[in-house]
Amino acid sequence: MTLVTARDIVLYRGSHRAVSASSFTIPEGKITAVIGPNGSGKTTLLQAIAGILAPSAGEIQVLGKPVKEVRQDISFVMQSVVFPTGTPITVKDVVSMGRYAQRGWFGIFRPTDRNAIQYAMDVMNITDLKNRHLEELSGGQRQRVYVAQGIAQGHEILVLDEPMTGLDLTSMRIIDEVIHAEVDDHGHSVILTTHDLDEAAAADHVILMDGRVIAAGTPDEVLTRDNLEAAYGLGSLHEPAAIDGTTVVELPECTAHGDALESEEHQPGERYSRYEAL
Ligand SMILES: Nc1ncnc2c1ncn2[C@@H]1O[C@H](COP(=O)(O)OP(=O)(O)OP(=O)(O)O)[C@@H](O)[C@H]1O
Repeated sequence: MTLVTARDIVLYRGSHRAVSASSFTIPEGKITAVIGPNGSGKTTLLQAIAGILAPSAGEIQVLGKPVKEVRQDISFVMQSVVFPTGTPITVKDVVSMGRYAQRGWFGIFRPTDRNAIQYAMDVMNITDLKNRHLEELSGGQRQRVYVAQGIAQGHEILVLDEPMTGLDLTSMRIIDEVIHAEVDDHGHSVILTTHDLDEAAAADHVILMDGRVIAAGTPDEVLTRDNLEAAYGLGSLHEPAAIDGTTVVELPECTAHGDALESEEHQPGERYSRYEAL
């Protein structure tokens, strides 16, 4: 089934038109990556999909209903969540907030709520940090806490704004595994923004933006040279070649999780990317 259907939506941030008329669909039960240069409208589009920002023209539906009717069923993890300095809030408090929508701020947590909070902390590998104050965490640890809050909500639609940006390999791997578990084990849908074209190539569905949706479809359909040059500008792509001393090779066949399969033709130190120098 189709998860999101957008018809000619126009999105404003204040008086600034951030997304010009765009139409696209997003499939249910898949990972969708939204990519595009800085300021191309990715966060704005996510906000519209999550029902936080209403289009000034056009229509957006989620599971066949106007988005405002289903926004309580969508977990939205923002790029950065700002708590005032000195707020005495622990990791567990932040993850627990993911259940407030179900229970209310002063509601009593039931075992299902406690299980969801514990599950989210376990999969994001932050249980050891649960009594630490948010201010005492590194940026990457904090990002894992915010994703955990989204997971704790337990909704079938998880919308993540740049969940991988600025993370080390371990944190990236943890989030990547959780995203795939959401889809493969729980049948949920994940929509995320990224600047990593390899991550987009490993998704099921891709939306490419540059002030509007330029292309939407499978990675093969969207991540073409023409589309990428249209979004990122002519000359931003290099031929696969030695750029900085390492050999760049064609993206090899990937596993379902986007891991490059072993190949005898590839030497240690080669980078597996088609998308250099973006
Ligand atoms: N609150 C705001 N008021 C006015 N304009 C805004 C506001 N927030 C964002 N914009 C503008 O809207 C456009 C789209 O911003 P958006 O944050 O959606 O881009 P993005 O693709 O997510 O960027 P990035 O990759 O840098 O996170 C940009 O030109 C930005 O300057």
